[in-house]
Amino acid sequence: MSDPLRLGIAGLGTVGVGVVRIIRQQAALLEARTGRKITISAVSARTKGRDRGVALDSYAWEDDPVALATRDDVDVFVELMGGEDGPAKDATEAALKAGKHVVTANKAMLAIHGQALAEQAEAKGLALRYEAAVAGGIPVVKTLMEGLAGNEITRVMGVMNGSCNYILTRMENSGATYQEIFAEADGLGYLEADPQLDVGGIDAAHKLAILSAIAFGTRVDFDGIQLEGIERVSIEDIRAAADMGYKIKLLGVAQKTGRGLEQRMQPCLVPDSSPLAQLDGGTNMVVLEGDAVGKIVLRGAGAGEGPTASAVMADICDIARGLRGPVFGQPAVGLVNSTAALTKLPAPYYLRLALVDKPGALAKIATVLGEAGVSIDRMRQYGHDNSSAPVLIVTHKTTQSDIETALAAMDDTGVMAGPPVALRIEEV
Ligand SMILES: NC(=O)C1=CN([C@@H]2O[C@H](COP(=O)(O)OP(=O)(O)OC[C@H]3O[C@@H](n4cnc5c(N)ncnc54)[C@H](OP(=O)(O)O)[C@@H]3O)[C@@H](O)[C@H]2O)C=CC1
Ligand SMILES: N[C@@H](CCO)C(=O)O
Repeated sequence: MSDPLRLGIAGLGTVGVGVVRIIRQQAALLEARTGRKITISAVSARTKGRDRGVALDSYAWEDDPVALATRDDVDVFVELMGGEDGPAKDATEAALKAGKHVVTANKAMLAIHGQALAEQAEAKGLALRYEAAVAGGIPVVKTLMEGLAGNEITRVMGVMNGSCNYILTRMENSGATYQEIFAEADGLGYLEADPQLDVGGIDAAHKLAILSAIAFGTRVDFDGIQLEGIERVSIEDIRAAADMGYKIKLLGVAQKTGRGLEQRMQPCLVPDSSPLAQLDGGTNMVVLEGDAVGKIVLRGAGAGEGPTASAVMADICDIARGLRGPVFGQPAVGLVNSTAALTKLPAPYYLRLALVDKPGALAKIATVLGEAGVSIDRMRQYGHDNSSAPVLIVTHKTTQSDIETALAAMDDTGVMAGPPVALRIEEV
């Protein structure tokens, strides 16, 4: 039997406590599966005395995560504090410098500093693992890096922020406004301490940036993601989209276009019949497309104590078994900068317009669309009892720039009774 694998865990919140619980409750199973005991030497959090519902007396305590990360009796530093910089980054760098493997759930840190940390880890032959950082309990990093290693990946797509999916599906089911459901989600503790990370799409974009690096062999490029959150999704759009056969999701897409890498995180319409449309509440879904395998759909809990700790444990078990491997699936020094696609692949668009109710108004809009090269697929005008006529249009595939040209020209027609809404329709 090999020596025990000794952990130092920094962060004893939702995920940290979950990891401690699994290690205590499943000690025999973990030992049987990895051939080693997995033990905790020391832990760290901000407040030492807090009752965390789990016994911590048998572990040494460190106030300073950096001191924890560099202890002689720690083989693996488990970073579960969070935050792009600060103690998480300082302690991770210190751990790698001291020759410790690192397991983290911190997507913000990896999306911004992943390349430098990967180079630091690989230069010393150390593991830096992060299964929990993307889509919580769903083993998507492992699937992409190992299970699909023989494929050229053509597209990565997914709903990767449970809080946003909760808000959008609650709006759909209740008919309540964004503001009302945002307040409800906040009250239930579903949102990050800084809710903008969720509703601004930033958290989901961190996850997409990581998957994109693995899928396309590029350096993590968070800044290259076209990013839009869910704040402007209105209940009117959710209702109108449903009427046209779609659901609205905060969808991340990374794909090769032939002229660069397209990466975007934005509210999109997906057809009612697609697996993504069936996703309710806080669940996550990732769709991976490979040239040999075709399409793989992974679905599961993207957050929460058990699911996230499950993913952290998968990484710890791999390290216990002696598995290392490059951080993003190929040596970090060989990863290239991605070339951002200047134009996105064409797609159908959903337009919701409020028109002044007078003769020729619709004809003017049809002309503007035609002149911009945008072809109408379907159109619906609703009955109305005031002077503004609600019109929905689904276009044939078109480019974003043609849609933007058409929207700009609509302003000059004199028939718009309010600002137009345009959302991309993603074919899944
Ligand atoms: N919660 C989830 O479902 C998921 C979380 N993640 C990621 O996992 C990580 C942890 O998240 P989560 O458990 O929810 O976070 P929590 O806020 O629940 O816990 C954070 C922990 O870190 C400790 N901490 C914060 N700052 C310091 C510091 N300076 N020194 C020592 N300890 C510190 C806190 O101490 P104290 O308790 O004393 O305040 C707390 O125990 C994050 O990177 C998050 O993005 C990823 C996927 C899902
Ligand atoms: N705020 C995140 C937590 C998990 O990363 C979410 O809602 O998905």
